[in-house]
Amino acid sequence: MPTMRHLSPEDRSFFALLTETVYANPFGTDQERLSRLLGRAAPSTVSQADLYDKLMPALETRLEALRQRGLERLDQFCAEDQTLMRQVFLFHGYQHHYRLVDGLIEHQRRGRTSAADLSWIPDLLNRLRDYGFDPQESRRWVALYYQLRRAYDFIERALVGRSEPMRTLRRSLWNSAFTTDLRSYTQLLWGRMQDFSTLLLGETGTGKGSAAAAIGRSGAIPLEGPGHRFARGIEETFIATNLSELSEGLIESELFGHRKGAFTGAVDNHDGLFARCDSYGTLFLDEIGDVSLPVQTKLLRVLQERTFTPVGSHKPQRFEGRIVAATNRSLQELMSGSGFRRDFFYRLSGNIICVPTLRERLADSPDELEELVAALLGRMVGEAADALQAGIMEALSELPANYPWPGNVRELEQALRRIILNGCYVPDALPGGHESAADAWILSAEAGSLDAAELLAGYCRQLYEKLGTYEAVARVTGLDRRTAKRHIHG
Ligand SMILES: Nc1ncnc2c1ncn2[C@@H]1O[C@H](COP(=O)(O)OP(=O)(O)OP(=O)(O)O)[C@@H](O)[C@H]1O
Repeated sequence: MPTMRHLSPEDRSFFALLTETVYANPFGTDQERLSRLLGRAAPSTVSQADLYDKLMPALETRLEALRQRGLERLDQFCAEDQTLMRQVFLFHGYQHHYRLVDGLIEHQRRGRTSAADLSWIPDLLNRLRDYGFDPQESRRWVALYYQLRRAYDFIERALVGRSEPMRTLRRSLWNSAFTTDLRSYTQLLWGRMQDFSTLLLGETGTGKGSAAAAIGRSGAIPLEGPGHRFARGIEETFIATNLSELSEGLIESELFGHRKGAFTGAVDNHDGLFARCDSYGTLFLDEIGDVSLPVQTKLLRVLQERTFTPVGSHKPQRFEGRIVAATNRSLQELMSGSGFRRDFFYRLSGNIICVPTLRERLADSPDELEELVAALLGRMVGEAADALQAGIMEALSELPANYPWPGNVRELEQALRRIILNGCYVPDALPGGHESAADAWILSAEAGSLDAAELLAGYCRQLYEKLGTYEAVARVTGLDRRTAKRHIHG
């Protein structure tokens, strides 16, 4: 009967609200829709997706009622309801299988050598087929489920902190993988995000590397072959390099590769990072603010034309991957054009994400310190973390109120190590910011209480504050960039 093929207005509005909610950015601030679906105020969590399981009983009830009416496949719905029901069935399949997808991600993350359990993939494909999805299309949805779970893993779990600045960061990272609308992303942009570069800005130690990894590990990876395997594992999708650690002579060869005989020591052909990063990969260029103008020109060419030429070759090669770059130089510095090409900046800055400082995070949510300490300790000492936590928090409470954490999360990691070893943490930089740290260093130097290493480290830090790049510090001191950086960050 034709009327059977329509959703009731009530079902239609429930499903519309459901899909608008679950296809939006899960780190969004719109709790209102979720509360309406839950029938009560939605509790606050790191991500709204934490609550999607709670929507399942109401969804199951409605789908069961439709089944009773003989409606359980897409082609049994009228055309105007099919788009909506497609999204509903996809969400239903996803909620039933995401834990199995998580199992695969955990397996890959731990680098286990045993074969991963992939038996859920044919099950899921069968379920989608039963809903009436075409087999080719179903493979794409399974790949999208894998992608969504990787994104949750790296955006939600790997980045600790519930403060508003961290929520904003997560929202931006999610958008850089999926845009603001997951539905149009899946239709139009899935597998086509390679030309969307991202520039991460933030002080040293804020976690730009983790943010870059979250973007890099959240890209589209198709399902391939009759054995239903994903084309790449997690480890293969993200290639990171710190440009300030590559000497000027090596940087081009590292990035673009070289041909045999291109220079003394080039005894073989060598693939650079751009060649190794394929269309499923992301190349992370850390400390982009430190590269020389000639290298910037070459990188600009890769961004514009998506080609690069290995040293000693005349044959351009195509770059298939995506670029994420990061710098701890400020936006003003980059835009002022001193040492940084404007056209390069504009080509990189299509998507700028600012990674918040630890002091911004703690100003918004002081409890974030405890959460971070627990996570960092867990990484450092495993199960012993619980026993150490209280003592560490007590030692940290000795710090002045509003201590500014100039070295951000990296400094906090260092503080934890020092507290474990010495029972207390005395910051190298005094509270009050860089000026008082500089004052303290000058006073100590005048008092003759610094050894040679402290003298050099302090001098490098002063220069870095003034000049802004490791390269400039290296030029003035006659050290190489890597050594200068080591002195600056200790
Ligand atoms: N939100 C966070 N949750 C957990 N760990 C974090 C977080 N932010 C930073 N970290 C940790 O802090 C350390 C420093 O982070 P990272 O190296 O990514 O900083 P960065 O901003 O890239 O610094 P730099 O500009 O000096 O390279 C790392 O060990 C990282 O895992």
